[in-house]
Amino acid sequence: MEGAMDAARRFFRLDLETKMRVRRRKMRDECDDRDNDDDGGGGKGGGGGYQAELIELSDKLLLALGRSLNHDPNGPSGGGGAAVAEDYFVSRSRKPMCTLRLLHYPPVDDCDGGDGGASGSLGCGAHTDYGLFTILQQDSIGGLQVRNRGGRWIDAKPLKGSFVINVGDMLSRWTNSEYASTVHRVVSRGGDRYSVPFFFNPDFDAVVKPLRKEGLEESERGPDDDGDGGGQTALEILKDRYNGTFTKIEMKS
Ligand SMILES: O=C(O)CCC(=O)C(=O)O
Ligand SMILES: [Fe+2]
Repeated sequence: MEGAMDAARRFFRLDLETKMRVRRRKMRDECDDRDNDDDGGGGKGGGGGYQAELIELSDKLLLALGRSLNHDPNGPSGGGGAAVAEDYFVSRSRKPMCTLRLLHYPPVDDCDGGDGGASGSLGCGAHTDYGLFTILQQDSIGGLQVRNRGGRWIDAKPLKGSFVINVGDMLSRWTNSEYASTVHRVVSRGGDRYSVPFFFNPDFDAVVKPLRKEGLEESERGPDDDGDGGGQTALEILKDRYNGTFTKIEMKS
């Protein structure tokens, strides 16, 4: 964990020209670091090795997700439909699309817009992430807040050696909101802040459609046969979201 954060600090100290030379991966590129122990492009311990560990952790989360939806959906806590196979998400995330991002929030002089940090001092506005889930490492500065169901902003205080896991819109859509997207933001606390989010998405051709609603027998389907002839693939969903974001930015400028 420390290695990735150090890599972020080192990267942002580089001059602009060097930073601009770093190419972004294409959206459809798969994370191929499952067995990769080298340090990738991010410096010692900062890139590939860290990402390989995050993919391992993601596999555990995917299994836990499948297990959590494996109970009878027609029971007291279910929403109808069929139980989800334990390996439902694992089997659709064998060549996942993921992005490891290094973020730097420079200090903001005016830390408080007079409203306790609700405006004028945001490091990152309120949003939900697009993908399945995000594994986020933050430094000790703080400022990350999560909105609870009552609409209150709760500080996600940095805890050494821990991650924050945010549910993304794709997981929310896939689970028919049993897992609701995490609305979050970053309020500037006035100092340099670094964070390392890892955005995890399933295979590009995984079909994403609300589960446990249609009464489809999960056990009767193979991993690539969602049996509905519809739904959107993970790649299509991500492309739509990215296109929507860039259209909005163009219209504003
Ligand atoms: O920097 C953080 O703690 C959060 C970053 C974030 O929410 C994002 O990049 O989507
Ligand atoms: Fe986010």
